[in-house]
Amino acid sequence: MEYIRIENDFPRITHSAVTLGKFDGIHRGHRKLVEKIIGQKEEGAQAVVLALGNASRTILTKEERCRLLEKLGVDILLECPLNDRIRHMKAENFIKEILVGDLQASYVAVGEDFRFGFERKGTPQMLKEYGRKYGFDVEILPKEMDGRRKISSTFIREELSRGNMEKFHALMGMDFSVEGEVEHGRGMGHKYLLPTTNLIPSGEKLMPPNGVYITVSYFKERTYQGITNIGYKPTVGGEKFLGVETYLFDCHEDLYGQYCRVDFKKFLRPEQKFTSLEALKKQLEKDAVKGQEYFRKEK
Ligand SMILES: Cc1cc2nc3c(=O)[nH]c(=O)nc-3n(C[C@H](O)[C@H](O)[C@H](O)COP(=O)(O)O)c2cc1C
Ligand SMILES: Nc1ncnc2c1ncn2[C@@H]1O[C@H](COP(=O)(O)OP(=O)(O)OP(=O)(O)O)[C@@H](O)[C@H]1O
Repeated sequence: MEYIRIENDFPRITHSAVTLGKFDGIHRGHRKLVEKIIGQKEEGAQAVVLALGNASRTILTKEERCRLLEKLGVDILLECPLNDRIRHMKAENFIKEILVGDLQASYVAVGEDFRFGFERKGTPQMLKEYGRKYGFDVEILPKEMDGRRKISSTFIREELSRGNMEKFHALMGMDFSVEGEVEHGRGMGHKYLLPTTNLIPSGEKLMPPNGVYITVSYFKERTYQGITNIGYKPTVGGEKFLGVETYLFDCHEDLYGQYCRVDFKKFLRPEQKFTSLEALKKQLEKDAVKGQEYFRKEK
């Protein structure tokens, strides 16, 4: 997949099938749209996701989003910041200059509530009208639902901020995860508590509340179940950077420097400041029992 960040002009693409929106995190609704543009590849079109947005923290990091869209079969991801030019561009001009002119779209898929252009005046119906005039097809998809609520990035952000990992999975079709290289902690866990792996999450990623979660960690060669603390370790004086620290069940390997992805399954409790290391240790043992029970029941 080609990844293009738009700074000024759009690239010229001959024959594209486009879907448009913020695409902050690729949820189940977004996947429907992506399937639609991929269906157009048979007609010779390049499947293009045009992601318009400025959010400083996102549900998926840029890299995660790229990887996922590539896996789904997208040909080109155009990442376009919502700069003055785009925000002030009239909807009609956006269609004429970008969709028809630059991207030469033969097909456009959007959700029913998609809005674009100056003062958000552009609608899916307007796309349809212009499609008839300029010769591109437009498909307007109803919103994918979760029970009675429409799936949206806003909904997912809310659930993430509550630590509802089960709902996150249901809406996204994948677990919330953090990835990176295993770093050295201060070595206290190993000596006085439990051995752990430390990751520093990307600053661009939206995180759930600080606290302890049941997780699965994927390394190149091995997968481990475990429990993870997201936080600053207040009991031992605190850290400057938010950390993701995992106690892996039944692991006796040295994993420093290895790449790892931690998938979050369930929230257990908030991070706390304990009065002693012994009190923290007792709590960790209880957390571990809960984690192990969770995986036993899952089998
Ligand atoms: C599952 C788990 C839960 C934890 N919960 C807390 C907590 O509630 N409060 C806290 O201050 N630290 C908590 N910690 C962090 C410990 O304080 C940390 O493991 C210990 O200080 C060792 O850190 P180090 O590896 O940087 O030496 C938790 C760690 C793990 C793995
Ligand atoms: N649940 C859904 N089902 C089908 N299409 C959707 C769904 N949610 C969004 N879309 C469409 O996907 C495209 C990208 O959506 P976008 O990321 O802009 O909005 P969103 O997911 O509703 O998030 P937000 O809550 O931030 O508005 C748009 O065309 C939008 O209409």
